[in-house]
Amino acid sequence: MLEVENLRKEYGGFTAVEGSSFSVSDGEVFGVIGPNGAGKTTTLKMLAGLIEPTAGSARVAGYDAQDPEMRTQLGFLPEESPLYEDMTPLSYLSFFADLYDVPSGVADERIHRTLDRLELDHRERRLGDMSKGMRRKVAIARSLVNDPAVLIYDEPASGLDPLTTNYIIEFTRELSDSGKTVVFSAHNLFHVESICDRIVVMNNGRIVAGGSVEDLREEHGRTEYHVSTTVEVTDAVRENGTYRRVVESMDAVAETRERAEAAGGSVVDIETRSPSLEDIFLDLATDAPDVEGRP
Ligand SMILES: Nc1ncnc2c1ncn2[C@@H]1O[C@H](COP(=O)(O)OP(=O)(O)OP(=O)(O)O)[C@@H](O)[C@H]1O
Repeated sequence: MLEVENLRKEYGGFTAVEGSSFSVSDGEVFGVIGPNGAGKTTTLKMLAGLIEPTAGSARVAGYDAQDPEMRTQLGFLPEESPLYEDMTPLSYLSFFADLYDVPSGVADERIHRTLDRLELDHRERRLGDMSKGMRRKVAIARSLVNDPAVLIYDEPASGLDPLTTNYIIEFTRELSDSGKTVVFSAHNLFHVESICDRIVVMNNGRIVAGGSVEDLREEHGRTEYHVSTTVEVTDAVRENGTYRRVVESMDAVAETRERAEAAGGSVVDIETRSPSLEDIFLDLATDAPDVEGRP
């Protein structure tokens, strides 16, 4: 559904994105994560055809991202979505449906159905008088007026309260369950981990890792074993009447057991701790090499 090959974007002498390649299959939820300035928004805007790549290509739903026809297949949610303050959700969404040539009967039904799903009740209220969460829901509804196959959402839930955030993240997952392909960026890695099928991690303009969260765990994460013993062993710290040693392999677990038994004690507990996406992200975000042309 999306094919990105060797995408690059330069601003003057500054390289914002370098050598990005990935593909997204039909119906996937695909996350783009990375620290501030990593190149996420630049990548999403190139996918949405809003900025032209300096090199490389992006194809969306069979079209080149720069082809105006591609827009019929796309719903884009920018990081900041200023709305026309004096319009109401209904007039605003009808206006956009009209721009996409959606017949008015179809548009009315679609808009109400989407606002029902988003639980947005105040449909005749001035947008300028609505809360941030309500306005974000209207922006999301706007991305759906043309019933697109692909949704590209830049930080869909940033700056919203936890309840609205959860709602929007769940809604994003539901969109994929109803057959849409979703690419989105987010800083909240818990959300990314909970709804994404696959992700790419960007840093300094480059993709530094990619795959499912499980793949990343296997490739980049270190599983830790917390071994508790009844007697003191090397590298252990005392904790609640036992001693705890943290190791990274089963061999080291076995060795800890031998040491404890040699000292007349035993192992009372072994706890396995898998790294969270956040742990992996922190490792990757600090290890990446700089791209030429970056300060
Ligand atoms: N129009 C522009 N002109 C010059 N530099 C730009 C422009 N747009 C983005 N950049 C730079 O490109 C880099 C990548 O920016 P981008 O907005 O893609 O990052 P991001 O990963 O989305 O960051 P954030 O998480 O803060 O939104 C940044 O250093 C940014 O300052």
